[in-house]
Amino acid sequence: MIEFRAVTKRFADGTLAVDELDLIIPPRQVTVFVGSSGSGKTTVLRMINRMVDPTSGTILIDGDDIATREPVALRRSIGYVMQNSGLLPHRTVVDNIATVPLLRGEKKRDARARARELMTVVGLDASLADRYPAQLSGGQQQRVGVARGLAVDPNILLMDEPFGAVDPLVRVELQTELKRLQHELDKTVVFVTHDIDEAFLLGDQVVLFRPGGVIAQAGTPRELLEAPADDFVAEFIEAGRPRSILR
Ligand SMILES: Nc1ncnc2c1ncn2[C@@H]1O[C@H](COP(=O)(O)OP(=O)(O)OP(=O)(O)O)[C@@H](O)[C@H]1O
Repeated sequence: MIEFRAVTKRFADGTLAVDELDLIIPPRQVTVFVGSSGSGKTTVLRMINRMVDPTSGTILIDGDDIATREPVALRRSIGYVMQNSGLLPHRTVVDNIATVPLLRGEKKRDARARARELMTVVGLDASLADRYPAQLSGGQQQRVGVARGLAVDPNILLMDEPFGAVDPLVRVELQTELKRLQHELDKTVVFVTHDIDEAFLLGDQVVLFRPGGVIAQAGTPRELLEAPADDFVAEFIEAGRPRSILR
């Protein structure tokens, strides 16, 4: 379980990105952060692996205050998947997937063997192992990014708009694949998106942020749909409905 207790983040220039956040992220479920641009989703996500440290408040993972954990070691124990995959252009697919295990000192042969296994897990053909990122489609690159996030066998997988840059059909394919993966791998997934439909599709828990890093509502998709906490929530959901319904 990940727990935020009264967590605030104010950046050096005075921007208040997250304001007194209290939140529980249950284990082995998908929690989706959704909200408009600048509402603090990425900042909250990055505080979980100490890429960003809070100004005040406490974050606990399984009851332990992460402020006491060494940031680099913590970061390497948590999977992280970002938009545009963040792959290293001069490394092959297997070596990209094996990046963190190699940094942690695993033997090259073992790390590569595991990377090849992970390619199968995320639905990548083994023949792509020795290609470079530029030789892959956008959807394939994102799958490599997911495999890399899983390479240290983390309990927690953070995903920051991982499917934001691919076309809509590939996006649906990747979303379906993530649901299958989650079912198989049983990780705690924290997923950031702008897209309320994606949030409802993937989230066991959906956390809707309003501007200023404050939670508008957290609950199951059904709770948000059936009992929106206020007009902001209702309007955010309404605005995100597929345009096709209106036509
Ligand atoms: N390093 C930084 N220094 C100053 N302000 C920052 C920094 N990083 C983020 N911010 C600000 O903090 C606020 C929250 O940003 P954040 O990236 O967490 O929002 P977001 O909801 O993830 O947005 P998006 O959906 O556009 O990625 C914004 O106002 C942003 O400009």
